[in-house]
Amino acid sequence: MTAFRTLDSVDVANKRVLLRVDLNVPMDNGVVTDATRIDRVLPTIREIADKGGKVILLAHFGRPKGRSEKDSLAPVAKEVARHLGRPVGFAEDCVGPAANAAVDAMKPGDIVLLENTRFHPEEEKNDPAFVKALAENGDIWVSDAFSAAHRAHASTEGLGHVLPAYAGRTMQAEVEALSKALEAPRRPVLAVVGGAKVSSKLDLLGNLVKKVDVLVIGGGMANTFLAAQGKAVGKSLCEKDLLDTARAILDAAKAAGCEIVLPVDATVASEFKAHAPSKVVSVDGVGPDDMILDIGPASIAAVNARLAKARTLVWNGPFGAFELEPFDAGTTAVAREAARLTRAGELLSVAGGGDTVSALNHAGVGEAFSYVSTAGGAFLEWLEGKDLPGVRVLRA
Ligand SMILES: Nc1ncnc2c1ncn2[C@@H]1O[C@H](COP(=O)(O)OP(=O)(O)O)[C@@H](O)[C@H]1O
Ligand SMILES: O=C(OP(=O)(O)O)[C@H](O)COP(=O)(O)O
Repeated sequence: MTAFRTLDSVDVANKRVLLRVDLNVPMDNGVVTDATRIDRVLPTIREIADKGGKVILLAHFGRPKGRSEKDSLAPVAKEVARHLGRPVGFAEDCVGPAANAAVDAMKPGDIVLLENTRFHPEEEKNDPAFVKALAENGDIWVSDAFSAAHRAHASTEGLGHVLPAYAGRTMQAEVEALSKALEAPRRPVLAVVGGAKVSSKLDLLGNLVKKVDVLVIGGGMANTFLAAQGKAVGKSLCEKDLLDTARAILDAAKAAGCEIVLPVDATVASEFKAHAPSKVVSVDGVGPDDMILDIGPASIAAVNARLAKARTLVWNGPFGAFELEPFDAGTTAVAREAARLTRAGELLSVAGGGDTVSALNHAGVGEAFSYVSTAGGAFLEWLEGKDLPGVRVLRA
C-alpha cells in the first residue's frame, strides 16, 4: 500500500541507525502519564537491535526555547528502558562531543537516546549544518515518527536527504491503518478538533471543512471561535490575533456545506487547577475572571446527538483540561458515547494525538476505538490531503 523504503530493504547489522521516534509523551512532574507513544515504537527498536544494529534514538520534547531541565528527555529514557526491558543509554546532547562519545562506545544491539533535538533552534529551522552534525553519528536514518512528520525539521525530514532513509514499522503501520480506515469513509463524517495547540492547528481547519460533514470545535480551540463571534471569554486560552482566521473558517464551512458545532455552555473556573471551584455557564455568560476549562452538559448532549447520526468519527484534541478533575467530564462523556457506538457497529472511530490518546485511556475507552493513532496535528494534516514532509522523504 505504501511506497516506502522500509526495514525490509536494508541490512542494519553493525550499522549506526539514527531512529527518529516521537517521545513527546504526556508528563506530570517528571512522570510519564501515558506511554502509548513509547509502546508503539518498541517493535522497531527491538527489530533493529535484534538484527545487530546500533539504535540511536532521536526525539523532541515540548517546545523549549533553548536548553531547559523541564524539557529534558532523561526521564523518558528511563521509561523507554522500563517498557523495553533492556538498558537504554542517554547522551546529554544530540550533536557534538557528548553524542559522538556515546555513539562511538556502542556495540551492535545497543540502544542510546540522545537529548531533546529542540534544545538546538537549528532543529526546527532544518539547518543544513545541524543536519550534517546529526548525520555524523549515523550510517542510515529510519523514521518512526509519523506524529511529527508534519514538521520539516532536521531530525524529521532533513536527515532523509543526506542519509539512506527508511520507514520504521510504526510509520508504516500508521499510514496503512489511516489509509484503510479513511480513504473512502462512510458518511456523515464528523470531525472533532479541540485541545490547546490553537495557532498550529487553526489554519488547517479551512481545508478540513471541505472534507467532513460536521466539524465539532472544542477545548481551547473553541474559545477563539467564540471570541470571533463577539462573545466574552474572560481569562480563557484564546488567540486574539486569529479572530479573522476563525471567521474565515466559519465562512469556508458555510460555503462547503459543513456544519460547525461550537459549545453552547461551558464549565468555568478562576484557576487552572484540579478541583478549583467551578460552575456551568452559557457561552453568553462567561465573566471577566472566568476560564473556560471544559464544555458543559448542554454541549455534551449536542455533540452526542451529532455522533448518533455520524458513521465516521475523526478526533484530535480533548474538549477540556482533562488532566484536571472535574474538567475531564466533557471529553470522557463524548469518548464513552463514541466507544459505545463503535462497539455497536454504528460508528468507525479514529482518534489521535498525544493528549487525546491519554484522554481516551483516562476515560477507559482507548481499546474500544476502531483505530487510535499516535498522531494529532500530523493526522489532521494527512486528513486534509497534505503530503507530509516527513513521509514524502521516505518514498522510494
Ligand atoms: N479549554 C481549555 N483551556 C486550556 N487548555 C485546554 C482546554 N481544553 C483542552 N486543553 C488542553 O489541551 C491539551 C491537549 O491539546 P493538544 O496538544 O492540541 O492535543 P493532542 O496532544 O491530542 O494533539 C491538554 O493538555 C488539555 O489540558
Ligand atoms: O505531540 C505532537 O503533536 P500533537 O500534539 O498534534 O499530537 C508531536 O510530537 C508534534 O509536536 P509539535 O506540535 O510541538 O511539533
